[in-house]
Order: sequence, then structure tokens, then C-alpha cells
Amino acid sequence: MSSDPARPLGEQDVLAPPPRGRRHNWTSMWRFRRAIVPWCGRFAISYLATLGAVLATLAIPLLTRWVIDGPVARSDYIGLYALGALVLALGIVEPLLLFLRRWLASRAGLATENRIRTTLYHRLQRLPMSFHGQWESGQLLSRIMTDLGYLRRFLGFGLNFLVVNIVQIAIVVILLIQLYWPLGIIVAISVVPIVWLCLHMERQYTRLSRQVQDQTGDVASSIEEGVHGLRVIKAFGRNAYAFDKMNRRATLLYETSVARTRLSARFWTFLEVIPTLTLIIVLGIGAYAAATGAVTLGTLIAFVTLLLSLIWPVAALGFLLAMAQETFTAADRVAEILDTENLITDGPRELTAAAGRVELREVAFRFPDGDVDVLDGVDLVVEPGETLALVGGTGSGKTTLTALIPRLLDVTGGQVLLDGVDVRDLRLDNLRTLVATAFEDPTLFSMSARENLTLGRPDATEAEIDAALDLAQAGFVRDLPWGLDTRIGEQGMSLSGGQRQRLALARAVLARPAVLVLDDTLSALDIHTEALVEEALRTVLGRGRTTGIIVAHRASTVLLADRVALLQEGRIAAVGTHAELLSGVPAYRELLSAEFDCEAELDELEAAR
Ligand SMILES: Nc1ncnc2c1ncn2[C@@H]1O[C@H](COP(=O)(O)OP(=O)(O)OP(=O)(O)O)[C@@H](O)[C@H]1O
Repeated sequence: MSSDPARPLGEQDVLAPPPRGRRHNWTSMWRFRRAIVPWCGRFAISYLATLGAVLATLAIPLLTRWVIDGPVARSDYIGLYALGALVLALGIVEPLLLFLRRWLASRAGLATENRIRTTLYHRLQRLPMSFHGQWESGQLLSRIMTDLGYLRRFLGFGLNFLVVNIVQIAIVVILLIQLYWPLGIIVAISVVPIVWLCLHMERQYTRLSRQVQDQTGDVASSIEEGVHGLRVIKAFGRNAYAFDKMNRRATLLYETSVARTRLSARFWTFLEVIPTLTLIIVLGIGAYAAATGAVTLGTLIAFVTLLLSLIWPVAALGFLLAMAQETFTAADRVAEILDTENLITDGPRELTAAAGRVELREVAFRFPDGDVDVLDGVDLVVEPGETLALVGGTGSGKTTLTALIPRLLDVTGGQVLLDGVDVRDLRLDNLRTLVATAFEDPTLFSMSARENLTLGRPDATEAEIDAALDLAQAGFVRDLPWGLDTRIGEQGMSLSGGQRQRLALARAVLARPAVLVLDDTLSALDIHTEALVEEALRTVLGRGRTTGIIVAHRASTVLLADRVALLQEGRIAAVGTHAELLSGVPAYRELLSAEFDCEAELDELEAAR
């Protein structure tokens, strides 16, 4: 139930990523069966088409044998033409079947990849902030893009040929034994070292594959960080440092990739040498057998042609098995995201309208990788329509506290209640419609200013958009080249910090939440603009419509609030009006003293009394 304090609480929002380097096998692929099953028919037909093409190829040497030993030996022209036409037909059918394979498998492979990719993206969006704090974005990117590519290629091509090549090797060996068993047995024996080699190389290749794929993610992370943080890197003249860091990771990736290539090159060489050696032995013994009349010339030619047809399937086993290992590794890496347990999930209840009463009861919070509670025993009530300022030193837990209300993080102890309902009992989309946040570092997306603005309320009218823009002093967007339809660059970088903050504030206000959380949202504004925004905010927060929780560092922002809560080392040290705290709490005075002449203000307040 909503307010059951005995309700079990997750100690961690997510499980830590599993250790790197575990073994990968076919079961890794099994986890994606739901994405593969809808395309099973296409995959199956494409595999049958490949098998058909292989059978057509194998039939040609057998027909050749009949031609040589039959019509050619007997000068039977009609038989020659008939068998010749059959060979021609098989020659046409084979490429047609291969075309069919490619067409069916490509579509099915792409569709499967797309389905898993969208599932992954959906999953990433649902996973809590603590998950994203633990994972490097490059690792996520490489899994969603590169690893899924491995999966697609294996399903559409690798698995197809792996199955068909093994079937082809088995069929050919049986045919060879039937054609001339002494030579057939020699060929069958030559398969033994091939199987041994495959099993032997699998373990080493798997280890190197996992390393290469993890290191690819590390390089992607370095590049992403380097591009994202280019301004800071340039400003501090740390280009060489950033380059060295990226170069070290890239070199490691290069060396592991070379080691993997060296291993596969050695393996493939053996796979090519074994059939060739077998062929030499077969030719020697076969020539003797033909000379002594133990086999006909046609049989020997068919035997050698069939044996030659084995060279590619055997040699290809090397890269197909390598591909399989890379794919199993990739599947495991992707599944690590899907298998991450998400404890921030929908609750059963929905509030159609909320008055906006926020209550924190004995709230405690600890980050999954932390060893101390960031918040501990926090009790706080914000009445509907009231505005509360959260003041505290750096790292005192203000941002963490605000993140608990829309469940960007979940409490590890106690409860957060909205209108008396535990926020964990509400549906997430419902809760996040009722609570809107504007952050200090506002993220804008690479889409139009209008789309950015209406993110929380796609159905907002022009009048509402205008009002939100005016309130946030964000009217500058109307002067952009295409007005509100101007596409704002990646992360809104084409705007100044203050402009981005104002747009983000307009976005939060436009969402018409019951609770508006401003996490130091006005920090990048000049004093004049800040005063205008604050004046306008008073009209939203002051009418008793919207409950406000404002993280404030400046005294001017604090003045927006009805009451102030002082947060110290994760605990509420004092709650009261600005005047009460200023006169009665030295720590509060000290916090605001840098920019405020407290003594003078106290005198003023005394005089006003
Ligand atoms: N993802 C995280 N993992 C572990 N610890 C974290 C994480 N994010 C923040 N912290 C720690 O939690 C504490 C509270 O951080 P928080 O961001 O809530 O402080 P704050 O009061 O908002 O600080 P500021 O005023 O500087 O923004 C800090 O000690 C911080 O180091």
C-alpha cells in the first residue's frame, strides 16, 4: 500500500554490470528468440535456399561422372545433350537460390536488428539515473550499434552458412565414401584435426572477442567524452592529455584486434592446409587406383571435383566460427543491458489531479556504489501552493532530494508522498506529469525550439507557449531565424547557458505541473534577467496553484519562497522563513553571507517588525 513503511526497499536501483570475460555460447542467442521468432519462416526458407544451392553444386560433379562414364564413353549424343541440359539447369537454379537466400535473410536480419535496437532504447529510457551513472555512454552506444550489427550479420549470413557448410561437409564425405570408400575414409579422417582445431581455438577466440568488443566501447566513450567536452579541453589547453587518453585506449584496441587476427589467421591457414594435403594424397592414391582399374576415370573426376568443393566450406568454417563467437559475445553484451534489473517501475495508482502536497517521511538515500547515506532521516512537508527553498552547502544533498520526488532516484529508506500517496505507488508517467523539473544544466535536444518546449505537453496551445516564454524571459526564441521552428543545435549548444536555462524553465512551466522543481535553474542568468524571471515566477508559484521546490544558492532566489529548509550533510538542520533562519541560524547566515549583507538585512527586518 502507498504508505506502508514496512514496504521492502531496494538497496540498489540497478544491479551492477556482470564481470567481463565470462563464457559465451548458443544460449546467449536464445535470449533474443522473441525478436527472431516472427522472422523464423524467412530465415528457414533462406537456409533451405542455401542448402538447395549447395545440393545443386554437389549434383554437378555427379552428373559429370555420368556424362563421362555414360554418353561420352558410349558416344551417346542424345544422352549427352540431356545430361548437359540438366547441368545447365542446375547452374541457373543455383544463383537463383542464392539470390533468394540473400533477399530473405537480409530483410529478416535487418528487421530483427531493428526490433532489438528499439527494445534496447526503450529499456535504456526506463532504466534509472543510477544505471546511467554506472555505465559509460560509449559502452552503451557500441552495444546498441556495433554489437547488434554482429547479430544481424550472423543471423542473415553466418549461421546460414555455418549450418549449410557442416551439412555440406557431411553429405560430401558420405558421397565420397560411396564413390570409392578407401579414399572416402581418408577424407573422413582428415575432418578429425579440423574438429579438434575448431574446439581448441574457440576458447582463446572468445576471450579476445570479448576484449575487442569491450575495448571498442571504451574507445567510443573516449571519443564521445572528447567531443562532448571539447570546450573544456580547449579552454584548459588539455588537447594533448585528451589525445593521449584516447590514444592509449585505441592502441590497446589495436593490439587486441591484431592478436585476434593473428589467432584467426593461424587457424584459417590450418583449415586451408588440411583439405589441400588431403587432396594431394587423394590425387596420388586415386591416380594409382584409376591406372589399376580400381575406379573409373569418371568416378575419379567426380571424386576430385567433390573434394575440391569441400575446400571453401572447410576454410570458411574458420571465419564462420569466429563470427559465431563474436556474435555470442555481442549477444551477451546486449543482454547485460536487458538483464539489468530496474527497480524504478510503475506503481498501480494514478492521480488525475493533484493538489501538490509533498511530504518526505524519514527519507534516506544512498547511491548504489556509495558507502554513506547522502540523505538520512529527512522529514519535510511542502503544502499545496507553497514554495520551499532548499538551501545547503555544496554536496549537502539538495539535487538528490529533488530527484526523489519524480523518482529519478528511489529512496533507500522512508517515503516520499504526493498528496498522501507514496510516489512508488503511482504510474511513472502520471507522477512525472504532476512533477516537472528544470535542472541547472538544462538539456535541450537537437530539434526545434517548439519541440523542446512542448516536450512535457505536446498539446500546449500557442497562447500557453507564449505565456511560458514570457514568464521565463525566453522571448528571444521568437527572434531566431525561423522563430520557434528553428532547430536548436545538439544539446542546444547554439544558445548561451542563460538562454538554455530560460528555455528549460519555460518547458517546465508549460508542463503545468502540480509541483515545480527548480534545481538552481536561474544560476546562469544575469541579475536583471533573474529579477524579471523571479517576478514572473511569483505569479505562477504564488497563486496557490503550483507547489514550488527551489534549490537556491542566492539570497535573491530564496526570497521567492515562503519557507526555507536548510540541508546540512543530508539532514534538515532548520526550517523556517528566510527572516527566521537569518536571525536564528548562524550556518544559514554564513551560507548566504558571501553575496548578502546579512547584518544590514537583519537591521531592516528588525525595523520592519
Ligand atoms: N551518482 C552518484 N554516485 C555517488 N555519489 C553521488 C552521485 N551523485 C552525487 N553523489 C554524492 O552525493 C552527495 C550529494 O550530491 P548532490 O548533487 O545532491 O549535492 P548538492 O547539494 O545538490 O550539491 P551542489 O549544490 O553542489 O549541486 C555528494 O556528496 C555527491 O558527491
